[in-house]
Amino acid sequence: MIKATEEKQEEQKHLDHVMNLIKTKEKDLKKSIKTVEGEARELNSHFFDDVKLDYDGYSTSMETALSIHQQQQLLSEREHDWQHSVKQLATIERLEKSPYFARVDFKENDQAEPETIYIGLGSFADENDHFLIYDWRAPISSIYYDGKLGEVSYNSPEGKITVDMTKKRQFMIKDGKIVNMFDTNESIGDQMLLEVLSEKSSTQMKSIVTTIQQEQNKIIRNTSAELLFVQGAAGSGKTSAILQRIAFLLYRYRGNLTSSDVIMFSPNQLFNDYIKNVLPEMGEQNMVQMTYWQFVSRRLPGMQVENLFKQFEDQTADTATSQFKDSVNFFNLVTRYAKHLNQRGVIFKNIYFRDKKKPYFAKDKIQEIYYSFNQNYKLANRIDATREELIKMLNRKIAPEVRKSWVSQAIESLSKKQLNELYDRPDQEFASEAEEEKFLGRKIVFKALQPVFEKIRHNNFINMRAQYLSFLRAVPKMTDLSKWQIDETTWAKHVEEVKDSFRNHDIHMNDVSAYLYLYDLLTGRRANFEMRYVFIDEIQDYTPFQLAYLKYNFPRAKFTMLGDLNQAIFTKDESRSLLKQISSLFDPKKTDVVQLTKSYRSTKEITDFTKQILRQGEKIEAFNRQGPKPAIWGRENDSEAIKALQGILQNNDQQKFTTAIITKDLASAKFVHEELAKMGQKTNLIATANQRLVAGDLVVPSYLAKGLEFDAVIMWDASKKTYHKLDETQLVYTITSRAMYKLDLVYTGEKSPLLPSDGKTYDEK
Ligand SMILES: Nc1ncnc2c1ncn2[C@@H]1O[C@H](COP(=O)(O)OP(=O)(O)OP(=O)(O)O)[C@@H](O)[C@H]1O
Repeated sequence: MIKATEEKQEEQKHLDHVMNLIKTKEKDLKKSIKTVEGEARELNSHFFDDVKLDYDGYSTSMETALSIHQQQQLLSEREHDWQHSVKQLATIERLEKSPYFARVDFKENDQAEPETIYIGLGSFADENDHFLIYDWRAPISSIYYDGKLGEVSYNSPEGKITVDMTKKRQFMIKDGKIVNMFDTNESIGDQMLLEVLSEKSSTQMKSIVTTIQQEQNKIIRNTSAELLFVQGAAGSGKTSAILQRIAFLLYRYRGNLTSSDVIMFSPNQLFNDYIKNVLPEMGEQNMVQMTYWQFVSRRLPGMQVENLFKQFEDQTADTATSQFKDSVNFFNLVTRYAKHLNQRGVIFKNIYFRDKKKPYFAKDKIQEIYYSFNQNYKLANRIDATREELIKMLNRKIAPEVRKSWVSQAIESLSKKQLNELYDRPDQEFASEAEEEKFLGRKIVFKALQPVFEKIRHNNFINMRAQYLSFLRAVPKMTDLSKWQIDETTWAKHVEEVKDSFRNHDIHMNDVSAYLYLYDLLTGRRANFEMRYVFIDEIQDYTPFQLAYLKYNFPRAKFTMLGDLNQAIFTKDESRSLLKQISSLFDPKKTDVVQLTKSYRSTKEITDFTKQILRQGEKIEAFNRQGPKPAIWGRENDSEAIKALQGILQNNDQQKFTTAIITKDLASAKFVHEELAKMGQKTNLIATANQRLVAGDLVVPSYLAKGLEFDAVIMWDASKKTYHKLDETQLVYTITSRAMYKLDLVYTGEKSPLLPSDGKTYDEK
């Protein structure tokens, strides 16, 4: 005990020493930032004094130019210094709150004296460049996360290095004082993790750098895989691992990689809101974030792409057809179909101008041009050449158009102001009236033709909808549909349905990617070669087709995909073949698969309960944190159920828990929200993915609760009536696994057979 106190005092002394240095550094930095700002202001204000401007001539003299250049260079040097200092200050300020969280001692070989390093959120060195704190992402820091005492290895830029780790110590520091410290032999001691996990949540996700687990560390520091696939149980830290991985990559490749080279596809907007603080907390900027829906629909402004709400509420589609259209095989069919378009089959549209009956450019003519180029032309060149030719033809049409009567009529009806706007200069002079009319006529025609130019530039002479339908019609000739249990009549009927929805400007999620892919192939739209890393969270809700399309869009990127096949709420059982299909897209030698089986989100009681929902015996280990057993409340009717709900809510509020009431769909979310309001119980209804996550109790439909977590969850209407189909198992699992500490389930009538039978019951019937 005495030893422990002494050690703590020693550590406190070291901490005081580091804190002092940090404070001094902070002062210095603030001072130097002020000085630089002052100098820049000074430079700016004297800018024109020092620069000898030569007002006599029109052109700037050589001397003036040089002088401006020098001045600018000084300014930009100052700016560089300033930026550097500001960045350093931000790190220092972060370190000041808690300089480090761990210490490791290690020996590089038998003879050497052990070295001691401290690990924190950023690096910090004294003026002799002696590192007092190592960034958690530095190569050596890896041993803290990775191994037990004894021999451990880490990857450094020079290769693998093995050391003998002799001590691993964790600290909890608050306001410059060591609150707690423990020595451990485990990767990251459970004690520390327990302390961290017991802290109350907020509506925002936090970084986990102090307690990253060994398996998670593998995901975070993987730099070799082209595809890193992570399968992990609910709450196993997949999302956390991605975010720390991004921070790691930005550090590891700093100077070469910025946050704009990283894109993350997330399940919905709410989720983006939920995670937005994590990277800034680690001193990094957020990456580009998007939902798949945003990714596709921003390219189709004239169409409504089926959104999450519709997708969830209307799951009537024929499953055989969906399975086929969602597959990589279907993706390959689009590719094959496009190849064949090089010989024939592209469908064109007339282009009109003024006369809505007689085309300005007839589709037959466009087709003739398109196929007039020789066999060596690829689709992309063919369309470029066609566009060029059409623009040329359009330019030739200007002069004859000017002579038409509508133009002279237009000139006559111009007001003085409109006329002035057409002249190049207000006092513009012309040799004759005819000259002036010709000048104005050209201007008017040119302006009127702009929409035609635009149509050509945007490839609007291709009838994309008809083209896609023609592809669908060709499908039975290209593949044997019976292998997919689809007969030709069903397929033909399906094509008609797609046609009808196009007429209403609607496009389904399982058409949109194929539609865009075909468009890309046809028009040679360039893929994004700059993106370096693509992260996809909740992979189980993507179809193989969508993933193939993302791969096509980001050909140079490394992919990290994370998901839990047990939480597939859109693709349901289809997700089981997902992994197989994805792996066909990547080189198996460059694919790494990591499994996370331990769940950190929920108490042992909740994890043990939720894992029984899954029937296929998935490996999920509960983390040993205690809490109340899930409670199931059966009630006679809705009004009794709402009363029970209010009781639970009030109880949760007393314990200061944030509660989410999760319903199956939006209609029941609205119902619960209103009924509670009638009883004076205030909740926030989350109805769309674009809403902000606010503090307080929430009512959320299941499909918007993806990826989120709450202190307490109440599953509304856990009845047989609402959840009985076997393929709804994943949905029930997703809902119940959002709870961190307390889980209640309320139902009327019969309890859903998908739920396990244990849990406290409060049936009152
Ligand atoms: N190593 C860790 N140390 C501390 N907390 C952790 C750790 N790993 C995960 N957690 C916590 O566990 C919770 C669940 O993590 P996260 O949301 O990343 O899991 P997930 O696998 O993405 O879950 P889901 O698939 O259910 O959405 C979060 O509160 C996270 O902070």
